[in-house]
Order: sequence, then C-alpha cells, then structure tokens
Amino acid sequence: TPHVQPTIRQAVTAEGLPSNGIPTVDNLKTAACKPWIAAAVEIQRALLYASPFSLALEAAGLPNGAADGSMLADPNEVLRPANNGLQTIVGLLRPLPAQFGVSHGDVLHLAGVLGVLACPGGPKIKTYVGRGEPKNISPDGLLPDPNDPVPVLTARFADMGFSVRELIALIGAHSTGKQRFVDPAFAGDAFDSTVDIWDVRFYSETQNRTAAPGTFRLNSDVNFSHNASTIAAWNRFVRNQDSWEGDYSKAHEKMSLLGLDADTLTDCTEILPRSIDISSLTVPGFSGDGDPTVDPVKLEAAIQEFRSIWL
Ligand code: HEM
Repeated sequence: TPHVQPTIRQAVTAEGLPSNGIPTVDNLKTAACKPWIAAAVEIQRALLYASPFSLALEAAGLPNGAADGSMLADPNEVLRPANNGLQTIVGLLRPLPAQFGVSHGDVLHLAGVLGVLACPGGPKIKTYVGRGEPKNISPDGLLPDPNDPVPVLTARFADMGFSVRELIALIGAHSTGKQRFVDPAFAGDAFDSTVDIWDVRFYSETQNRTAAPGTFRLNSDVNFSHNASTIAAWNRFVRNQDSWEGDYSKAHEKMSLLGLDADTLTDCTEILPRSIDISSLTVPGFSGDGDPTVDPVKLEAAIQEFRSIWL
C-alpha cells in the first residue's frame, strides 16, 4: 500500500497556474517536453509505492559508465543479488517507455529526479530527455560493496569521472535511504534519524561516535566520514544544507549525463514540480546553518499536500 493515500487536488495560483509548479501542456516553453508531463505523473504514481528506490536504481546503474538506462531495460539486471530490493520499482517503471514512446534511460533518470523531489527538502535537478536505448549490458560485479575499503570505492568512482567531493555529495542520498539486505536482522533501519527528509543530518550522525538510536550505518559511510582522503569533503556537508544542496544537484546532473552529450538532449526541467523548502517546516529558531529540526506536524502536512498534489 502507498505510504500516503493520494487524493485529487488541483490548487492554482492567483494567475491561474497549477500551484505545484508543473506547467500545463499549453504553457510549456519546449514543445518536445510535452509527453513528459503525463509520463512524470505515472512515474510519480510508481514512486508513491517505492520511493526512494528509483534513486538507488539510478545509482546502481552508475558502474555502467553510461547513463543509458540498461538497469531498467535489461530483464536480467535486477535479478543479480547486488540489486536486491530494486525489483519493485523496476517492475513499476518498466512498462512506461513503451507506454509513452520514450527511452528506458529517460524514464530511469526522470524517476531519479522525481525521487529526490518527492522528499521534502529535495532540490530540483536539471533534467534532460532524449537518450537512446542502451547498447550494452553492464558487466557483472561492479556495484559498490559497503565493505570495500575507501580507496577501492573512491577509485571506482574516479574511473567514472567523479571526484571525492562529488562522490561524498552523492552519498548524501543515503539521507533518505534504508537498508534491507546488508543486515537482514535490522531490515528497514534508516541511515539517519530523519529518513523522511532530504537533509544533512546523515553526515553528522554517520560521523558521530555512536549511531543514532534505531539507525543503521554502512561501513563504507562511516569510513568515508573519518578517512584522511575523504574527511575534508565529508566535513564540507556536515550541518551545511546549502553547501550540500548545490554540490548534490551538480553531481546528480553529472550522473544523469555519464557517457552522453547534453547538447544532443532536451532540457525538460520545466516539467518538474516545485520542491519543498524544509526551512519552512522547521521548528522556530532554525538558522539555516546546522541540522534542521523539522516540525513533524508541518512535515506530515507537506508530505500530504506534496504527494497528492501531483495526481
Ligand atoms: C560507495 C558508494 C555506495 C555504496 C557502497 C552504497 C551502498 C548502499 C547499500 C548497501 C544500501 C542498502 C541496500 C539494502 O540493503 O537495501 C544502499 C541504499 C541506498 N543507496 Fe547507496 N551506496 C553507494 C552510493 C550511492 C549513491 C551514489 C546513491 C545516489 C545518488 C545512493 C543511493 C541510495 C539510496 C537512495 C538507497 C536506499 C534505498 C532504499 O531505501 O531502499 N547510494 N546503498
């Protein structure tokens, strides 16, 4: 069952435009983005059941070295043990390319962007469409292992063109993640104590001497937060939401363009809904510098409004 039961809602601004920020087909600037309005709604429906798997799926496709969507297109891909847990979202997304006449890579990446936006605090990432279908099936055994040492993990991301700073920014996506298969005895435990929101608390809690109650820390994340080669990048984001947001958005955009030339694609960022600003959900006194403390009542209201407003 979905996390939040969607309701029909079509709020409009004073100018008569949808208040969720999504343009109507008539007021789109780029005509080529037209099919994506409907496709985005279907992807969002899938995310209601499976968020934030879509982002994990996108990350799992990284070792291909190409942002071509083979994770979604190749029926054998998600059967690999390393991709445990991604089957649900793959099953929901897989019919969409045929339904909307678009490529697997585009659906995968739009799902990643919408997965981030579905989280309160998640930024709007520049979104391109027009990828072709994948040419190669990715070789096996390339997914990062949370028990690999730091130099192995940083080298693997460097091979794909990511700096340490970009890798550490991307890892912050664990802010809204949970584990199921690393330690099945603690299946469902989140990586930080604020799993519902896209915030930097993950960075400070991972670095702390002891784990926050009820959270699960991946060895790789704990190692990144202390290792001499990664600690400077890590500290850049500790209690600094603004710094993380800018770096994350750029690194995610790069992830979505690996092996591709942006000039051959179409920028359809305009079809995205607005993002939820968590600084408006915090308890009084939030300075914008530090781990935000979100008011649970305001958060629930935002989740209800945000998730229903798309449908
Ligand atoms: C060194 C690199 C990385 C390692 C070792 C790693 C490892 C893992 C592991 C072991 C899990 C838990 C899987 C499970 O038991 O269900 C996980 C979940 C997740 N990862 Fe990563 N990851 C890495 C990089 C990334 C990146 C770059 C992103 C996205 C930008 C990402 C996004 C996610 C998300 C969203 C989840 C949560 C999925 C859920 O809640 O079910 N990860 N990661």
